[in-house]
Amino acid sequence: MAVVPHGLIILAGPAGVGKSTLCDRLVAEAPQFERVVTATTRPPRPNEVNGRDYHFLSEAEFDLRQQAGEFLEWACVHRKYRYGTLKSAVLGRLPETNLVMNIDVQGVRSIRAAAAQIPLLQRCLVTIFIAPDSLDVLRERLEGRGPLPAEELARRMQSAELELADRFSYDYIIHSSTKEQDFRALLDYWAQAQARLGGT
Ligand SMILES: Nc1ncnc2c1ncn2[C@@H]1O[C@H](COP(=O)(O)OP(=O)(O)OP(=O)(O)O)[C@@H](O)[C@H]1O
Repeated sequence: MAVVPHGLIILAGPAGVGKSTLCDRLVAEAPQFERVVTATTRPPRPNEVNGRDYHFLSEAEFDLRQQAGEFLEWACVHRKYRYGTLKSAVLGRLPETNLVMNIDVQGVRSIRAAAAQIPLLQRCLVTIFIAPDSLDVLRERLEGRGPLPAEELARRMQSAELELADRFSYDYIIHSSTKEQDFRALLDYWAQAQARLGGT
């Protein structure tokens, strides 16, 4: 029987659209999926475990690994902490398991650029954009998670419009509906992607 190579699903889309919800459910219900463990200079919270929740790096370690070209992508969030995806966190796990991660559209662009130089990554990459039905629906989901300062909400909504413009560069688009339908769409797209990964 032919062995289908593992895949890396990248879920992207505007803040609040439902990326984490889908990612969490995929990892919980599809045992052959692991979440990519990303790196951060943010200090661990009391319940967080190094290597499970994040690879917690000091500023100096992050610098060194950045200079050594060990990141697929990285970004500084709110000019405070750096977050990034180490090549080893993806390429080291792909021989064992399928991977899923959620990331912003800028991160996807960086990963695509890195994948152009890394044939294994290029072969296994499956990009899925989650698009809200409308900007009003997105606003409702953002507000539904808890109070958000008006300025922050406006900033996220403005970014969302720019991010949505990227959606046609993705392998698949999930037009977000109910949580259940979004998850079904994700599984359908994964089945299609697997056929492609397996070369059938
Ligand atoms: N299909 C859906 N229908 C209705 N509500 C949803 C749906 N998917 C997710 N939600 C809700 O919308 C809110 C935002 O979802 P989630 O945190 O998964 O978004 P996200 O894209 O990961 O956001 P961020 O980029 O900020 O991390 C949550 O309250 C979640 O329960």
